Amino acid sequence: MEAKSDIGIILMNLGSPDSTAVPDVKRYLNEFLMDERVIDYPYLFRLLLIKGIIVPKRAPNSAEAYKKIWWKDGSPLVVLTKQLQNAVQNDLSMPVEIAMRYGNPSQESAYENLLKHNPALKEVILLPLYPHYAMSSYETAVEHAKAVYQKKGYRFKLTMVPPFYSEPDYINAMAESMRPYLQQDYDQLLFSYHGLPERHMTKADPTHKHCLQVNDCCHVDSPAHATCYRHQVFKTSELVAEKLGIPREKWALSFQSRLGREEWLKPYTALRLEELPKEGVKKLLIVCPAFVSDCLETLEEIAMEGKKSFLASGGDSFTMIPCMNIHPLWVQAVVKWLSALQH
Ligand SMILES: C=CC1=C(C)c2cc3[nH]c(cc4nc(cc5[nH]c(cc1n2)c(C)c5CCC(=O)O)C(CCC(=O)O)=C4C)c(C)c3C=C
Ligand SMILES: [Fe+2]
Ligand SMILES: [Fe+2]
Repeated sequence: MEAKSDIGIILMNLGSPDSTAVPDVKRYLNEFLMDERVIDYPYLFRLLLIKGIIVPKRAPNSAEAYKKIWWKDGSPLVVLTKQLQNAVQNDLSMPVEIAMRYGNPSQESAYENLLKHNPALKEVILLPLYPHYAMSSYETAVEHAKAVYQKKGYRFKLTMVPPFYSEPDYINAMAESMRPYLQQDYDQLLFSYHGLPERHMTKADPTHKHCLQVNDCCHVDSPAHATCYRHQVFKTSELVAEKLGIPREKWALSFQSRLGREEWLKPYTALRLEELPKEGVKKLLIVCPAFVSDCLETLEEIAMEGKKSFLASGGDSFTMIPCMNIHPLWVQAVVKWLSALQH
């Protein structure tokens, strides 16, 4: 690594509690769910709902779920993001730090570490590790990074990498990381994406007249697609399936991790896992392309709970395809994008 690069990199992910202890999980959930881009209710109502009802009820259950997947070095999401940092750093002459939107390591610490490396830093490139745009993922990550940047009055330039849901290098890395699993006999490949309240889709539509208002909106061209999560996840699935030569009738798409009583994007993964065996899908492959690193939502919700539910509903085999994590083609893709931005 060069002694003093003018440019520094921050890989940004969602974050996890510091430990599986209930007070740590509570702290994390409070920070996460009090984010107005995640639960977008008026402040006082949100405060009462989150701190008074949701977090006290959810934290002990979440802590149990985290205990089932926790590694000796910590949360899989944070450990895997650090592994990605190291792998990218090996091939890049610019210093690479990581930051979590909630919890640790914080955005502040990432900026400060880059400045320690070079106090005359000219630019920071931030790569939010979310392939798709959502107010509750990509948007809150970049807005938080900007808010900390402004509060600290930093002089360096801050550049954001846009969502990469259809970038050929991401599609290729996804497809190649999945390919070995497709050698086995299967009835269906299910792309399961993190869900969103439907309301978030209409809210993110800058035209105010496209998302969920036009028939088959996600397949009708519109400037709204730049911020339309559902359009973007359809696109990722279509491109990956095409690259792998999977016929349309052999793959499907659903949305997981619903929280609360509102209508979220459908179909719901949890429901589909119960219905699929009854529809003749006995051998299932499942992949979660909204996450580049394995986390609670893949390791516990899908690989443990989802599997249990599918098999109990009459399924014969359930294979979870891991996230890209530090797949060489994914590392190569990140290095390529960041190197290109250097010039
Ligand atoms: C209204 C609630 C939530 C929205 C909207 C939401 C969107 C969203 N989340 C991710 C990525 C991840 N979410 C993770 C965990 C998680 N998500 C929510 C709620 C919403 N997410 C909660 C309460 C939790 C915590 C765990 C729990 O109690 O169930 C994770 C995993 C974190 C980990 O530590 O492993 C990720 C990753 C995206 C990409 C997204 C919008 C598209
Ligand atoms: Fe989430
Ligand atoms: Fe749409």
